[in-house]
Amino acid sequence: MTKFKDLNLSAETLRAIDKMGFEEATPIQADTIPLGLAGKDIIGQAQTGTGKTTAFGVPMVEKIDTKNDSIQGLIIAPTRELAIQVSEELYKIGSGKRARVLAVYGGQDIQRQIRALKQRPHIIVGTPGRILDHINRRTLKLENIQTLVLDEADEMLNMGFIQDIETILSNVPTERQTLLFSATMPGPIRAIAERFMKDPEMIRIKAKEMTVSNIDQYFVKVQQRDKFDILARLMDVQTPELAIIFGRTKRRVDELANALSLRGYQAEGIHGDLTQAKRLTVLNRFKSGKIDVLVATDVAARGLDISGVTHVYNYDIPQDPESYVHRIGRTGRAGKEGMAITFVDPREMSYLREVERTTKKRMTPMEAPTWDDALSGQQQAAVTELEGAITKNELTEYRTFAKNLLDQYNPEDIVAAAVKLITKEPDRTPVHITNESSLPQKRDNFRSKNSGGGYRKSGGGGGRQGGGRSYGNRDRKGSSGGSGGGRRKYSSNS
Ligand SMILES: Nc1ncnc2c1ncn2[C@@H]1O[C@H](COP(=O)(O)OP(=O)(O)OP(=O)(O)O)[C@@H](O)[C@H]1O
Ligand SMILES: [Mg+2]
Repeated sequence: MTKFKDLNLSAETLRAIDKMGFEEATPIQADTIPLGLAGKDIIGQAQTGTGKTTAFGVPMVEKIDTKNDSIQGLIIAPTRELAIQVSEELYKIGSGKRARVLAVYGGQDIQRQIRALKQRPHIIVGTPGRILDHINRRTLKLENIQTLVLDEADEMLNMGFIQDIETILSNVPTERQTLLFSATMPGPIRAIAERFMKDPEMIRIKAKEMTVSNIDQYFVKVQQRDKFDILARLMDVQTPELAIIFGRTKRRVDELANALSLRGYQAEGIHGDLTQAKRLTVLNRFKSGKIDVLVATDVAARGLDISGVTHVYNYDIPQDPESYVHRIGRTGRAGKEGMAITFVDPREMSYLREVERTTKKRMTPMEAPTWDDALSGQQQAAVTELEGAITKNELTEYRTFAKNLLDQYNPEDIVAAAVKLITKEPDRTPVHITNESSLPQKRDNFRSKNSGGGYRKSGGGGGRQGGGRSYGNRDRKGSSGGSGGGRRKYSSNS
């Protein structure tokens, strides 16, 4: 186990890391930081939620000369929310040294960004389009960049940002250090990386599977028309603390968020057609627990680090295995437990098998819960809530009522009535969800439709694991566990 204090960091940066609550470096951090400090170009691959941001953030911050007012570090990320999150993390790491960090992304007033750029930031974190925009307006000067990071590089390739990135790179000195990170590294990204990079070191945290072992992975075979009711029942059974539901299209996300709200869940949707302000509000409401279900397209699949996400539901199976890896990686972060449930239309089983081949991990089949299962889930949740109130013991004002009731009725009847009243019966309000056609049938098992050049891995397969159902009831909100404060210890999995 490597501690940060053994990594030859400056006292300022160590202090900042200490303030973040980190003591032990995660494996990707332990491997990346020394090589990064030595100035090497690095391709870093490690599972979701294992601290890649700090892995590239620390060497970048360490190299910043805060007496120099020019931009010395540039980080490119595929989505706006991720750019903001990464800038926040870099700000924390750089707080000891007082490094100035600025996020620039689309959808935010460009004049405001131009004013902020005049405040002489040392590090810029941005999305490709907006960075390019600033380059063209000559409001972003990159000639003193020493360290460049491409976070989620493979996604930027998928999204067709390659041309933008090449243009950005042509504005950055060739004498620079380049770091490239993701949980997935399909073949072509490596080929492209070689073009951008000098003799890169490949750091790959070895793991048996591509997904972290602390995420329990299930799939449910379900027909399109039954998906929504089954989703609602699953949530009633599992009572997730915070859940993300991924849908395939924007329409689907809107419809699901509406339908869930109709049924009484605190749910909102996020996708690329919303204004940036709306996207940020929804995300912040989710982070602060004002809503507990986030319905999203793949715009929220990459890199987002929201603590306390216990469940990820794939309402639609993703088209490619990489997307699956990142989606489910929104739970089970930094050693926490998580559960991922993927709906699969029987005609889409070949996609599921392809995901399994890529991740080298089998999903456990789960049976769709019935309405009665949902009811028992909610009853159990009511009991948990009751127990929470008993433990909390703020009951003084209620004791007289209790005594009076006990004088008149049988104790079992009283408690049963209480549980009944607290139980939120599964709702049957009719909702409308437009059927999406299932993914095209695959003839070729080795390549998915949008693989853009067939870089998907293939491998063993066959055979299904034993069935059985397993719903994993989780504690409800309110029993707030005492996890606050103190150091966070990273317990590595595998
Ligand atoms: N050394 C550490 N000790 C404890 N927690 C850590 C450590 N490093 C990072 N973390 C925490 O782990 C979580 C995940 O980190 P991060 O977002 O960097 O993961 P990632 O590897 O980039 O994941 P993804 O592939 O999804 O982008 C964050 O909440 C971060 O604060
Ligand atoms: Mg990340």
